[in-house]
Amino acid sequence: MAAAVPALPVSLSGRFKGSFAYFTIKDRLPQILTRVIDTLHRHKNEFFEEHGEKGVEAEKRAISFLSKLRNELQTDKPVTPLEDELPDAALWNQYLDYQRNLSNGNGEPSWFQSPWLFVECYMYRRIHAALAQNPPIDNFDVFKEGKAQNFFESQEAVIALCTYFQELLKNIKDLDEKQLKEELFKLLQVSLWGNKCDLSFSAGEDSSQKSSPLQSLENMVPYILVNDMEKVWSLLVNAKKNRTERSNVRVDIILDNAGFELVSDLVLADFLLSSKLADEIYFHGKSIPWYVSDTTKHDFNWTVKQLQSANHMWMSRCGINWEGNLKKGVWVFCDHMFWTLPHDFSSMGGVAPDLYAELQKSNLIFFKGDLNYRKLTGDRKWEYSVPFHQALNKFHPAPLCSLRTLKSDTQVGLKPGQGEQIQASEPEWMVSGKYGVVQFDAGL
Ligand SMILES: O=P(O)(O)OC[C@H]1O[C@](O)(CO)[C@@H](O)[C@@H]1O
Ligand SMILES: [Mn+2]
Repeated sequence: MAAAVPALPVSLSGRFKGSFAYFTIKDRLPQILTRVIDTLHRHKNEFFEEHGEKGVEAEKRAISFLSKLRNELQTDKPVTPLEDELPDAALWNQYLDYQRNLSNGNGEPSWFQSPWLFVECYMYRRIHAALAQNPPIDNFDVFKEGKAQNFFESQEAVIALCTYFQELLKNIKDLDEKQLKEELFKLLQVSLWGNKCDLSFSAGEDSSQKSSPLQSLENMVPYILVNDMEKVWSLLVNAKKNRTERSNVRVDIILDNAGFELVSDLVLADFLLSSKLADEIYFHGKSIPWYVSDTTKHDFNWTVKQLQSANHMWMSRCGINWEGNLKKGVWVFCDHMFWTLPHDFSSMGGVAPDLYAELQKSNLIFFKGDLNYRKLTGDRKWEYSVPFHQALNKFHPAPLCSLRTLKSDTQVGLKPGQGEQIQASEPEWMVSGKYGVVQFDAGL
């Protein structure tokens, strides 16, 4: 007889009073909406100058749509179907129907009763609709300023990282395997801790990288709760050894935040190419503004341009090389609608088979950040010691590795007792961003 498939644990949700999801929906999401409304107010003159009265009218409509949204959220109203005609609207509305069926007559899906992942994604999709439905301000990214500010405030850290990296490139050809491995580990950790710098977590407050990103790495090792860097190294070294002329080694990076985190990911990607551990890198970003600081195509190109034109030799050297990689096609930026749907990744094969097939071509996929981790593991109340492979719930396009600092209360793959032990002395350990994981799954 086949072994019974264990039922999935419940989804995190605002219905659990006092949970992190509850506080996020109650406090942080309305704060984010208020900031978005303020941002639109502040740009009123600009809209007028660019588009005349039409711009101001569009701004007013967007603000009233957003105020209504904030009210629906705060009073736990049912989640309503999307009424716009954007390309993903039908998929969203199907997903809402699916949530209705799940709630099994226990009332309509609503902000505090439904899964947190669903309603939080839904809020960002409605913010997008507020702008997209209101030309001529339909291309305005309400989060752009914050992302740019985060980048500029991290300037010193960016300089330190670019300088370190350009020095490393000078003699990268002479490094033996042991040294290459050490450098990979450093840059993996910089990219991991770069994930502290997101803006939705701090509801848009400053969260830039102020100090040198390389200095304190060693002191932070004890905070890496699952550390699979050796496995990442073995995979890459073996892929390189087995590589033939026709089989390129391909690494994919599912990006998270713009600003310092993106720069740390680009440096990691450059290292993988320059060390010949990989031949091509595919970056995956968001096709609409998302979770305040996530990277869109515009942010990606803007960042490369900023580095290129920086008034610092090593920064601009990085930018010039990266532009070259994009032109040569050894770096590819992609976006896909799936990344901004509410589905967790176990449904990718069904909902976005084209994306799943694309990821299957990869030798190794990095998933950056907390939201990607939530989507990898379905955003559920897992026991801490459940194996990562099990929580992935059949999502195995290729070997994958999550680089994530803990900013939401879900975690798997810990040693028995490990989570409970930290919990006893640090009740905030799962949401403070102080801990991280480099968590690998080999796939099949
Ligand atoms: O940018 P990241 O690392 O995905 O984090 C996004 C943040 O937004 C949240 O969804 C909070 O609302 C958390 O999961 C996390 O703190
Ligand atoms: Mn993010």
